Amino acid sequence: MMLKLRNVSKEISGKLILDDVSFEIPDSKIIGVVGKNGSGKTTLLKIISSEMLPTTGEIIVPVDDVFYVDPLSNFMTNYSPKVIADIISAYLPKFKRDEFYNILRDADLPVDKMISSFSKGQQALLYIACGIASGAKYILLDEPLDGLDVFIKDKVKSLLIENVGRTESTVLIATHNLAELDSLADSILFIKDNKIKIYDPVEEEQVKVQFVYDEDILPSNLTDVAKVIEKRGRVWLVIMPEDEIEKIFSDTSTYQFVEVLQVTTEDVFRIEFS
Ligand SMILES: Nc1ncnc2c1ncn2[C@@H]1O[C@H](COP(=O)(O)OP(=O)(O)OP(=O)(O)O)[C@@H](O)[C@H]1O
Repeated sequence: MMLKLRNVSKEISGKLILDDVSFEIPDSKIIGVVGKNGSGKTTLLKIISSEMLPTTGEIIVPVDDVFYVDPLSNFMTNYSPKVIADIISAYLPKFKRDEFYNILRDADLPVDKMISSFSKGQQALLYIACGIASGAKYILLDEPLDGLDVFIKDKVKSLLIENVGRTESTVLIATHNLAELDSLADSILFIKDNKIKIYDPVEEEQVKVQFVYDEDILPSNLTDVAKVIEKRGRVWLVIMPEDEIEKIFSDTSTYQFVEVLQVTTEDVFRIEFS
């Protein structure tokens, strides 16, 4: 069963956050949820997890198979990991205690100390461990990689990827940490102007091209297909379809130093929001 939102709108205190949004999330994927501050990322996760009701529209998701914990709530700090494991098991019976304790042991986190005594990074790791071990089909994480050092981040990323491969769970990660999504997410869900757009880097077949061009305005054969993301002096960076490169850049008297690079989530964000 696929996670579906049909014509979902959400107003909070008279303010429209999501406007008639419909989309489907394929199973067994890691999806980045990105957007500017206040665009509605957390609201979307809360609606999917049924913590919040939509104003109108329908969400098709097995409610008892969703992991979502608001990381800003005190829930995560007022108990020890052991108690947290008991609480999560009570509403998600598939919670995998062994896996949970293994992740904590690997990171030298005590299971019986108050979580409020953990550092910010240790709390972030605990939050992800809860999600990974939840056994839920849908794991919704809000800024999960915030505050983790590079080693823990790598470890957590591989745990998430491995977990999705093994259990066919689907992970939604709301984040501002766009660079992290490049090595993690299969697709990116952008929230912009109360609407949602899904970007799949593989399907788009777009690339980033860096070249040197002496004039201030690009020729129209290039601007017809390319979006400029940066111009530093004579060095331009554009995003364009891969299959147009040969035709346009074969003219080496016009452009110099043509280099083809991978499109990053940050590039797409810049284009979408600039
Ligand atoms: N309980 C609430 N009462 C009033 N307004 C709210 C409430 N919760 C959210 N909002 C408003 O809804 C909008 C979306 O908030 P949300 O937290 O979903 O955004 P976000 O994209 O997660 O933001 P950020 O990136 O800053 O975390 C914001 O304008 C916020 O002020």
